[in-house]
Amino acid sequence: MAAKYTANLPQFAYTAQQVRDNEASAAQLAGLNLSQLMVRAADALFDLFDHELVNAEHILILAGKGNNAGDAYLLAELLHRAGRKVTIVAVFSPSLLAGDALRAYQRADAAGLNVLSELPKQHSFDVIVEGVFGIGFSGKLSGSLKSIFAYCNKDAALRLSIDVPSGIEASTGIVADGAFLADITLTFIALKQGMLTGSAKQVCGKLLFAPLGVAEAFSKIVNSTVSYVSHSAFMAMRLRRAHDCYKNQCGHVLLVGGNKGMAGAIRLASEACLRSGAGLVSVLTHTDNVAMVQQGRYELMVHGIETVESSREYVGALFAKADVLVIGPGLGQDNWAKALFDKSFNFDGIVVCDADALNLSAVSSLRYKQAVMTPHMGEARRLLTKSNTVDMSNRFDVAAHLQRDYDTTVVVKGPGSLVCQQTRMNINRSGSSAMASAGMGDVLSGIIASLIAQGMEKFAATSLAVYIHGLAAERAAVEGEKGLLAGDLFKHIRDLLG
Ligand SMILES: NC(=O)C1=CN([C@@H]2O[C@H](COP(=O)(O)OP(=O)(O)OC[C@H]3O[C@@H](n4cnc5c(N)ncnc54)[C@H](O)[C@@H]3O)[C@@H](O)[C@H]2O)[C@@H](O)CC1
Ligand SMILES: [K+]
Repeated sequence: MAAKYTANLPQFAYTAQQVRDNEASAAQLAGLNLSQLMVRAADALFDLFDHELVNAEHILILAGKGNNAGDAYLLAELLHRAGRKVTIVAVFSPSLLAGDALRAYQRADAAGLNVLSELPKQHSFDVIVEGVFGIGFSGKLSGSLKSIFAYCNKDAALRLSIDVPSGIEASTGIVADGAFLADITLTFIALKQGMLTGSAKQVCGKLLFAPLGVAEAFSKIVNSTVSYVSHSAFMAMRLRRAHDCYKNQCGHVLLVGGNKGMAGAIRLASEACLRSGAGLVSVLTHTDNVAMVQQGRYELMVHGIETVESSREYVGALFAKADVLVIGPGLGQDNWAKALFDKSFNFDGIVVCDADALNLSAVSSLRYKQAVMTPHMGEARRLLTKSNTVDMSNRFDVAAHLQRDYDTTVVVKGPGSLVCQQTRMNINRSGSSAMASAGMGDVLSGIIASLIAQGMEKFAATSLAVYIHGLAAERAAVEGEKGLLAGDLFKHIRDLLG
């Protein structure tokens, strides 16, 4: 029989509020009620034990005081009835339980399970299941919970979280100090956006999904603003190239940057651009860097200028030939940089604004007609000087504020990944905000420009770029490439693009 959960995650994600507000209607639409959903949640968890945790002999279950605890008590009963050795600890008094969660506790009690009020002194567990908080959590963890979780986080047992690891705010991805660090999280009904990005992503461990028979109904009645680019969606969006196409049909990107002594970033961005398929890649850099940028990458067309003033027509001609402009990698902020930055507002097409061009944007009143901004959190903070109410630990908020303040598409770089928050499909002065993966920002700006130049759906270009970059970075990290260099990313990007 097919498992009741899957590692194939859905393409959309939601806030905890959306889940709370709509799960009853979705259940009704699917001919179910909330009590049945809790039973199904426990069944899916039990199924995970049946399929992947067959050898777990002694299982510790932690239960809280809300419906997440209800799932935990029902699972405890199922495991106990199946003959597994279960120790269950109520980290909040069962007298706080109500409704379905209370009934679940009563069932566990009636099945003969002895519910403890603290961790047993002598024990060794194969699996620790945490059903303390789910989508209802916000704020901080108490000292006693922190010490329970610290104990679990050090234990050699496999850690499984029910729906959301305790300590993660499911909508924002803010992780409370002392959170339970899951190896596996089985989440129900809908992906919660906060679990997909920032440090929350790592806290969740391997994310599995159980639709409980209502996911489809839920996605029909609730609109998502956050898309999750799964592998199959990525493959479907991939550009198919005609065998007889030639370079002029595959987009022309011009990358501007690389001030005196700063050849590296512009070279990385340019190479990423070539490697992700742009037909023609030109570089406009400082005269001193031409040889360095060109070296070993003869596909690049590298142009050097001493000053913008002395090369206005030359720069204008380069701009006229390109479909997409990248500005910022290694640009600096001196007069050479500022003149090029000012000039970039004359570009008639989409501008990918990165690195020092973002820092210059933060102090400029000029706005691009069509742009993708790719700040990391430090750059985002500088860009948001006027919106001092933004909570910088909430990456979704940061992206949404930047998008509004600069009226442009925003890709916030940083840990976690693969999420794209899109408000409208049109990149032009509205666009999307996305969360990208760790490091190598110059590589990301090159990929984004390349995909846009190749004429993919504009919103897809952003999420695809984030996906490729994020997955490549993750793969490289998983494969132990801790000191991640661009070369490692390039290898993975080639794999992913096929
Ligand atoms: N509603 C339903 O029908 C279903 C709910 N399900 C489960 O129910 C969960 C949601 O249940 P609840 O809405 O009861 O929420 P939770 O079980 O996440 O717990 C919420 C409780 O924790 C408290 N709390 C929040 N932050 C706290 C903090 N920092 N310190 C101390 N206490 C804190 C709240 O005041 C509330 O009492 C889901 O995550 C899922 O696991 C599933 O059974 C599927 C069906
Ligand atoms: K949990």
